[in-house]
Amino acid sequence: MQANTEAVLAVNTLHKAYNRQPVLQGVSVDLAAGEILAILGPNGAGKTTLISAILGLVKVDGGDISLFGQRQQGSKRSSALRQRLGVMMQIGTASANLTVAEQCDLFASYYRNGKTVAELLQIAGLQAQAHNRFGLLSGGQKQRLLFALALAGKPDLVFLDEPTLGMDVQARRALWQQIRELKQSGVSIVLTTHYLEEAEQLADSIAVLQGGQIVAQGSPAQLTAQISGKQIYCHTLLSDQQLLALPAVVQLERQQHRICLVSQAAEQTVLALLQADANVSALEVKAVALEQAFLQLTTQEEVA
Ligand SMILES: Nc1ncnc2c1ncn2[C@@H]1O[C@H](COP(=O)(O)OP(=O)(O)OP(=O)(O)O)[C@@H](O)[C@H]1O
Repeated sequence: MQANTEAVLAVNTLHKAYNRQPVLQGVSVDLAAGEILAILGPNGAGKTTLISAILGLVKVDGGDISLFGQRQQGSKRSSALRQRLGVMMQIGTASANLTVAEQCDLFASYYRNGKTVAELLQIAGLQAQAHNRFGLLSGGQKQRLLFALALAGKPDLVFLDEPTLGMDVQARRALWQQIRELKQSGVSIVLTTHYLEEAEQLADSIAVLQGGQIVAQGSPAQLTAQISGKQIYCHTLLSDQQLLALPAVVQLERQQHRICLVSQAAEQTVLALLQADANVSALEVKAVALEQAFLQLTTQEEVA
């Protein structure tokens, strides 16, 4: 099969303000066919507003949005385009009184050649709960049903807003597997998440949104590399003040009996550390994890 390199989504310098408060400030992101883009950011960063703007649910003040190579005019989305999109609703927007089967039936009825009720129940893994009301499902079961409903129209591009919110670790991993399988079937996916591990596990590309601006974008590996730091772990009797005074140290954390320093020049820091404390033990130097990279990126922006 030939690789498909068509950009299914291209967002260029998007601006949006609510009551003159800027919420999106020149946001540009894109997504190649068959890939997963994760939009990662803290509360209030503008993730939901960005997705809503792409879907035409909120009117933007400036910038361009193209879907499947077609530039979108204003907040109108054609019915042919909507047939190609799948959106995972938030739990609060689903009707609590409908049964699982009724929800599946409703969504299946929206599409000409969509999935059947039986297929949707199977994706959600809720065949045994088909006649239970949505409101009585567990949090994880609700999320699984909403994920299945997003696929009702056999979409080419799916938007998942916080898909594993409130799920326990096992349920989260199971849904990650389904998201991977969806990607393998050729579907392109945009997901928003607070969970760094989720973005790292699933995404081909991550856009870090902070205060309405993209502060970093790239593959998980590229993003980590943007932070040139290393983590230095050890046991030492040096004080916080002494450790923070070591060359190239930008961060200090105490973890029970050991400390973790983030350094922008690990060799220099380690040399000075060993000179200052000859009894340093359990010394370990590691590349900065994506979590540190994310924290550094978002904290730098807040300070700036
Ligand atoms: N309809 C609205 N009217 C006014 N302000 C809004 C509206 N919708 C969102 N905002 C504001 O825009 C900012 C971004 O909100 P948004 O929901 O896009 O962030 P988010 O990154 O999705 O946050 P979270 O992770 O908490 O869901 C917030 O300050 C929010 O209060």
